[in-house]
Amino acid sequence: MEDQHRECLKSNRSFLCSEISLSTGLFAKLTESCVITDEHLQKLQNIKRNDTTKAAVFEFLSEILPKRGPEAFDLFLEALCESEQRHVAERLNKWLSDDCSEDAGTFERLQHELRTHYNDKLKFVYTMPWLPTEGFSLKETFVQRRLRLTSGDRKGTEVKMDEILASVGEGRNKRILVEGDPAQGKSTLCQALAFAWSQPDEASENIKSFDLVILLHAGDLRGQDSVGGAIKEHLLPIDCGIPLRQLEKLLQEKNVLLIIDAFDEASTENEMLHQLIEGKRLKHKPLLVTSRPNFLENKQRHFESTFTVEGYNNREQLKHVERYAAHKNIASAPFESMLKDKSIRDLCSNPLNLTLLCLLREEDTQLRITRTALYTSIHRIIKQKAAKRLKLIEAEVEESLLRPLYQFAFEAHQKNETVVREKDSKKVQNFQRICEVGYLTNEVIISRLQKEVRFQFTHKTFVEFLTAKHIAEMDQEERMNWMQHLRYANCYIRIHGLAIEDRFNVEQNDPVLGFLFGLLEEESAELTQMASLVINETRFSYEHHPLSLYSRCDASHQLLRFIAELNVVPPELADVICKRRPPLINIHYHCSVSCRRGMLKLCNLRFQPPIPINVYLGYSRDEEEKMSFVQKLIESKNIDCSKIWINPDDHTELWNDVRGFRIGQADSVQQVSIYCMDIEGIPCEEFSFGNHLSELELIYFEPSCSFFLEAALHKPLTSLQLIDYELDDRCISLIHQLLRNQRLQRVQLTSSWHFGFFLADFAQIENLQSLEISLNDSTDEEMRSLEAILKRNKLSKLTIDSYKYSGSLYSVLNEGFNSMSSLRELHLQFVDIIHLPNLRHLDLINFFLDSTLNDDVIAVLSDALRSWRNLQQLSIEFDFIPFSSVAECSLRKLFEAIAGCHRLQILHFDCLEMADSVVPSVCKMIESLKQLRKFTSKRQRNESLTEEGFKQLEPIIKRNGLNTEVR
Ligand SMILES: Nc1ncnc2c1ncn2[C@@H]1O[C@H](COP(=O)(O)OP(=O)(O)OP(=O)(O)O)[C@@H](O)[C@H]1O
Repeated sequence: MEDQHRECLKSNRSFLCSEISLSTGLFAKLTESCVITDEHLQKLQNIKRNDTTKAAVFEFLSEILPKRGPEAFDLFLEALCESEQRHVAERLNKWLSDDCSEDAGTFERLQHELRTHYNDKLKFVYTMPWLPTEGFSLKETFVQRRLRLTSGDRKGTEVKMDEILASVGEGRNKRILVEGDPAQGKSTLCQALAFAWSQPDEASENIKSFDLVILLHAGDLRGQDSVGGAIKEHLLPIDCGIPLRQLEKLLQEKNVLLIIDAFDEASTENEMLHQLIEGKRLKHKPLLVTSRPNFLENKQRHFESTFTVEGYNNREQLKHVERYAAHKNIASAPFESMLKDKSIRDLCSNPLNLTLLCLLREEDTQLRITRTALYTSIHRIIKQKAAKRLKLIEAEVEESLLRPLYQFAFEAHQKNETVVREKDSKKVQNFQRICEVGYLTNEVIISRLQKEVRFQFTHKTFVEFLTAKHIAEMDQEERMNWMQHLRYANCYIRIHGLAIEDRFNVEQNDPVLGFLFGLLEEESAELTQMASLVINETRFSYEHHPLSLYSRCDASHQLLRFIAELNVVPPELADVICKRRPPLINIHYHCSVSCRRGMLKLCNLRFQPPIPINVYLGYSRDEEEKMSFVQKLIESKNIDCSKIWINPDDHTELWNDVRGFRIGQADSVQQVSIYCMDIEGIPCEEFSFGNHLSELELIYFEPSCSFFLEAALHKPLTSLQLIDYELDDRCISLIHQLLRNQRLQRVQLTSSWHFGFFLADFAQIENLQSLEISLNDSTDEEMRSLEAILKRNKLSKLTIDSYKYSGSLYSVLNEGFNSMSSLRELHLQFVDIIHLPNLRHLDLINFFLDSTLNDDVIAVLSDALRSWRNLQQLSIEFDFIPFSSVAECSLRKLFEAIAGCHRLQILHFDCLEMADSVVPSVCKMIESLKQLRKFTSKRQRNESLTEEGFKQLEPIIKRNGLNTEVR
């Protein structure tokens, strides 16, 4: 039966039910012309008998007649006429002729109805399905999208949204497919097109050239007999009075663009959709279909052009947050700085995620929100959207679709992949539905031989989050077993010429473990057990190096990053952290935002006494964040913000830092290191520090920075350090004045110059415990001062930085070593230690040597090492002299001597000659150093180390808990 006849019966149904008489005459005519069968007759008579005539007529009109073929309607009219019911037939004929008559105003009315519908319904974007009141104005927040052509000659070309319509209608270019990952903005793009068409402005966009734009969801076509029917049902008011037949006629006659969104959501049981795509309906009308990737499979060939929606680039991300902020009438700076946060960068290329990040950032001005909370919010939204589109309740989505997905993610993560392979997908029955949730997209790989389908996770970070969900659901034993098998030490192995390479940074485990901590926040016992494992494995509680310009964020910070994922550190875990507190924590500019957040969490734990913290945020880009972070550290009673490094670009920044951090004030940080390189000229205001300044370190000091020395003149300094500096007479005089201060315990004056003339001042400082000085051409007078200092036996640290050791300097040092039982740290630069055999009388904890490598040096060094039973840190930098080499037996002796330093924790070599023949001794050495936690060998010299030789060493330097760097 034709649509118009069906419509006619429907529109006149109440009239027909009350007017038609089911007379014998009518039944006779209908059976004679085969409009009804004997069974139909039986059925209708039964209804008439048991119910009413009206009920029987209703059954006939709705259930029987429409299904009786194309002729049935006309035969029915004839039967009516011949059974004395002509008036009924005439009424139906009149309705049909009225309906078909040209109505000059219908097109305008239809256009008006569609435009007002789009204007009303599409002006807002509703991102959160559960918040129908929270809409974003499309006009104000929409960001122009870029699409990439993926078919035809111009494949790869990038076009703007409106440009995809430019050539529509020309030639065969009628069917357009736009694919895009979940939540990449396909629906919003369709919305923007239809909305743009509905607006009265004069814009010359391509979309405006269409007489009619029809935007339907693919699901709107289900169960429809015609596109007109879907339009009537979904886009027009019930009483608009536009007859279906006229609507269909207009669709044929006018310049119409049909947009069908979300093929992927409603492609099954949708004959109409397939007919449209295949050109069986509205063949000559442009059709734009959107879908998630690879759902169209063999339908793809019907499209003349195909595009993908590109993820946001940096410029678009910025535009998105700017528009968001302007729409909400708030400052955009916090959103812009959010874009720089490494931990969420992955999410920002997707508009849904970026919108959610903005929403969360808006609520969380203190950046307290954890990554876990962020991903949990996004996960919740994806789950709700899935429940809606799959018509399930959320618990069902979790149980039947998400749990298997967590398992897939875990398995993919174990293989360091982000895909699920077809054969794995077959392990579950409902895999296609799992895909529909929105975390996986189909990826068809066409090889020459066969088609292979893989399913790609939309983001690597989602694989990590879903993996953590899987692990969170494991039982405790299984989870701990999984954790125990992870690596907790950094490893960097790369030797020139050898095909051996390993780069592992504990941060690689951070994403999954971080999420796991966040997800198990409520499970205090589990959390504490996991944290204890991390504390052990990463040596969180060990003594850390004092902070220097070259320090890096190392494995021991991992716990900080994990507790950053907790909203509150549960008391049980807090107890463990307090008991196993490290003696010192360094925060430097390599530290991630998570390290810093974790540090702020530590500030709330009760450490008695407070843990000292050194902070070096020299190159951090976000000044505001840096300031507020350090201020929070300063305010905390549980930590002691001891020393801060600042790296000001100019005087304004210098002032901001000194004032902002209240440097030198009683209740603030009292030790400061200033990197002076960029500070030029003298400040316009008088410069000052707080009255409690206790340590001043100036790096790259120049005479123009003498105002720092002046500002420190009457402060209670216990430490004064000038590193890599130049001095004029005025500076020298200021330093002399500063050295009169009897509180000084530590002095460092190191640069390439000779500064022996200060030795007389040092000799006057009663409590001097640490002396670090550059000495090149020393006078006898100066040597006498040095001798006095050494023999006083107060020094615990000594650094001699010299490129020209005189005989007298060697003899003063060698003599001095006899009586320096307090010395624990010794740094000797460019020295020839064969002149210092008394080294062995010392009792060192930390020894740094920069020396030319030869057999005699190794003999003296080995001798000394054998007597240093308390040594914890050893750094040996051998000066590289081309073509020189040492006897292997000497090297073996050295390794044996080191092997005896059982307390050694840190071992560093530079330019070590390690040939295959000494590898067994190196292995033995490392094996015997049970407390070793860091092994470095840089600028590996010997070319005769082979892959075979290195293979022996590999398992030993990769042992659990040993941070290794060999290059
Ligand atoms: N161009 C845009 N400008 C600003 N925000 C956008 C844009 N596109 C999308 N968004 C944001 O992203 C959200 C998700 O977009 P949308 O629903 O259009 O994605 P989709 O590709 O249709 O997703 P799915 O495949 O899951 O159906 C929107 O609700 C909106 O908040």
